[in-house]
Amino acid sequence: MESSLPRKRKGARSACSLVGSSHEPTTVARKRACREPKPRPEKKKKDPSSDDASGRGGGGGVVQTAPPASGRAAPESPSRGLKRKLGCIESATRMGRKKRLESEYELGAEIGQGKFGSVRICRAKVGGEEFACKALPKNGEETVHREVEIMQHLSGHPGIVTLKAVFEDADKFYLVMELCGGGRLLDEMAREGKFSEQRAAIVIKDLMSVVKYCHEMGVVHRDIKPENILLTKAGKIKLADFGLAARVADGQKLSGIAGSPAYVAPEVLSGCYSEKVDVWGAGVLLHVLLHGSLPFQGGSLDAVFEAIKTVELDFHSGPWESISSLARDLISRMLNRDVPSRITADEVLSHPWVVFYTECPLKAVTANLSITNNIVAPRITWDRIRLHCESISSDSSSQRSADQDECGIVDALTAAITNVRISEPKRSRLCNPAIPIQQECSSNLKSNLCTAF
Ligand SMILES: Nc1ncnc2c1ncn2[C@@H]1O[C@H](COP(=O)(O)OP(=O)(O)OP(=O)(O)O)[C@@H](O)[C@H]1O
Repeated sequence: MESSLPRKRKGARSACSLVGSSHEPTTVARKRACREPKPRPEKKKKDPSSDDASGRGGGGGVVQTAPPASGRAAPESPSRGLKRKLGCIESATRMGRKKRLESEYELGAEIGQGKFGSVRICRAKVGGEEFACKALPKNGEETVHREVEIMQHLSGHPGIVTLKAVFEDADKFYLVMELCGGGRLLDEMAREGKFSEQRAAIVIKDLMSVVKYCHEMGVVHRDIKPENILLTKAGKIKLADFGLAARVADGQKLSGIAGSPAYVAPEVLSGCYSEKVDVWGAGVLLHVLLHGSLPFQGGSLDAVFEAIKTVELDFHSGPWESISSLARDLISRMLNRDVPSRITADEVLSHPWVVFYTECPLKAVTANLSITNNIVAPRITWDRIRLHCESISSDSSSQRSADQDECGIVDALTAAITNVRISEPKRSRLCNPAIPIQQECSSNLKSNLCTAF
């Protein structure tokens, strides 16, 4: 497969990511859909002016959301569209005023390196607040356009990196963003190795809350991986890098290969997919967090893709023996190749493992919980686990020992694995991409894949 991949166009971003057709239009609105999308009502944003999807966003501080994923192309050139969007972020960035980045911000040290430019700290000249400034070349203009639109569309969620302003000079666009001073999740993983179940559950809960929000807002990120999950100084996660993100209407399918090899969902390789690809990517991440290695590996791209499509994960040996059954249950649901049966972002959030580690009292989870398959557990439902957790939280006068609490919860959790109520799989949607899918790949894709961890 690798040899058939055309090289990525100059200026397109994310070299370790797979991107669809180089001639792909600016927004997902013009992507090939596998079937006609149902119209999606535009979500109300906090800023009432943000509902203006009319394209007349250039004046009066109107914040432009991304164009509706209606299947219709905007009648203007990407360049004009981008200028209008840039003007909408904040009045100071309007193209007509020709304000330069340097007039408002002082550029500082480099804090990150993207594939097509660097990210540097920048400090506001007025007030001294620090931000991150990402420089993107102008010959990737369409991609920048989409990234800006989607970041605006999603802005306001605490788990999303906020876009503050956009500037341009002759060669580049500069995206001034909220600074995430805690670095990347990937670096934390490299420093610390495997995460405890509790810590992994907190990461997954925070991540899936953001992913759920993106999906509700009609955005598929398409590149969920630890490089794109940033941390604040306080350790909270922020989802970044919307360069591959796409907007979808309800029920609309995407085509065109996009993502990062080790994290890409099998249906992406088949060329027709939905927002569930983000759940798969997060499932790969959870596997790495708990097990310490990527689930699907290979010495070449072909081998990795083959593994993604065919390898049956063995959750019963090696490091899995000391990982709870519930964690394994969740990973297997997130890495389910049957897309309609794959758990949704919302369902991940209510999975017993996530709820247990993130909502139950700390005292019950800090001990060495070892959930094995051998425990003969009573048949109890997830509702009862919830009640159990709540009773421990509220019953401060309880005379039960901590040991009894933990034992009860372990039993309950073990039992729950067979009782988890995940919604019934939806009927498989017809998926019939009419046009062959092109795939782009940068020259260093392979090396990035091999050095991912
Ligand atoms: N808001 C931010 N705060 C702090 N650091 C950031 C921020 N945005 C980006 N970075 C740093 O810059 C790096 C590159 O950023 P980003 O992923 O957005 O660029 P990119 O060109 O899209 O890269 P790629 O597509 O290869 O992931 C990040 O991995 C991170 O280390």
